[in-house]
Amino acid sequence: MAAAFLLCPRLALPLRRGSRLLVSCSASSSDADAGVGFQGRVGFLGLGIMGAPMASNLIKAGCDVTVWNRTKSKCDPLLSLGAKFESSPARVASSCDVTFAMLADPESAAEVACGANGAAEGMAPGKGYVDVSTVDDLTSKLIGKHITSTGASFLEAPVSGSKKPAEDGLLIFLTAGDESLYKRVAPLLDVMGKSRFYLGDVGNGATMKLVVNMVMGSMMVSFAEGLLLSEKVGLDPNTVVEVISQGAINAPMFSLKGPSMVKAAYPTAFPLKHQQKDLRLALALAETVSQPIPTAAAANELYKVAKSLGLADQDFSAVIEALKAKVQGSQQ
Ligand SMILES: NC(=O)C1=CN([C@@H]2O[C@H](COP(=O)(O)OP(=O)(O)OC[C@H]3O[C@@H](n4cnc5c(N)ncnc54)[C@H](OP(=O)(O)O)[C@@H]3O)[C@@H](O)[C@H]2O)C=CC1
Ligand SMILES: O=CC(=O)O
Repeated sequence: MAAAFLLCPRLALPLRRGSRLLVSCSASSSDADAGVGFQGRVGFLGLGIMGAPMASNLIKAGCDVTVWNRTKSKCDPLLSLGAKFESSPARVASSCDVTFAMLADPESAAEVACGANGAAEGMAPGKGYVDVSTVDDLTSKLIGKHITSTGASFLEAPVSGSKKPAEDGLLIFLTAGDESLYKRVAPLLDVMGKSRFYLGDVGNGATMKLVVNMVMGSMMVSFAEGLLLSEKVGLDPNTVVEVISQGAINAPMFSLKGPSMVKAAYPTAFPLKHQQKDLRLALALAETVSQPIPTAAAANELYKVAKSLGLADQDFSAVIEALKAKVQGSQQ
């Protein structure tokens, strides 16, 4: 059957219907009543830098949201907005129709979904679990297996976009898994994001996210090298940021982070420890297909150095400090 191609007006992306790979996108989610298209109760597990604003946007859109977080105090701002609270992931899942999870890493995502009092214990036929954490494909498949063994549906939906896009409802969802759950939660994704991709089988969303973040992690290291080199040879790094912003290698990330990097300030939007986790997972992924990724491997080493310098919870742009430390080390 010939695939039908449509064009998303907002992103100018092809939409291919009638095949397993369906790439679709949504319009802006700024309407306050965008959540109305979803009937039912929504659970949200994990209220860190990303989870809190995502859940907050669902509440503001009029959704009936129940939250849980390991550190309970992080629930308080959401409860003030009208969220309900349950004392475990299992209780959230059993009281909600669809439950989202935004956890730190593969270990926490698996524990919250599959561990004692985990979400799987509260799942049942008719319910859905949407994991928006950045994990590897094997973890996602493991979580999917636990969830679907209860008769519930599973969708992985990691996001591209950081703290500000999460606050503004402008995330990019990279989804894969149960297509009917994808369609069911689309109105909710549209509250939290500006676009969504449906990529087929579980694992494809996770690997897409790792590929994107592998590129981002290497780009940041290259940018940091450029800023430090320019300073060393007597140029103003602020001018470098300006020059880059006007040319073909312009990226929002450089304009956003560059000025504070020049001032050695790293207000956390994307924690450095998570960027290093993503590079580690991308390296493991590349290993499975014997694909050399030497630039990403070198970048990963620098993020590891930055972690050893105590910068794990700073923004990932603090990787520049690892380069400064290397220079100082080589001068001694
Ligand atoms: N920040 C960003 O720019 C982006 C992040 N991501 C990804 O989203 C995910 C979340 O990121 P972010 O919000 O920044 O991270 P944070 O570190 O701010 O939040 C992590 C969340 O995971 C919870 N958590 C950690 N370990 C456990 C555990 N063992 N059991 C239960 N809960 C646990 C934390 O709970 P507690 O509060 O108790 O510590 C917190 O709710 C990560 O996978 C990250 O890679 C994706 C896109 C952008
Ligand atoms: O995962 C981080 C992001 O900015 O996207």
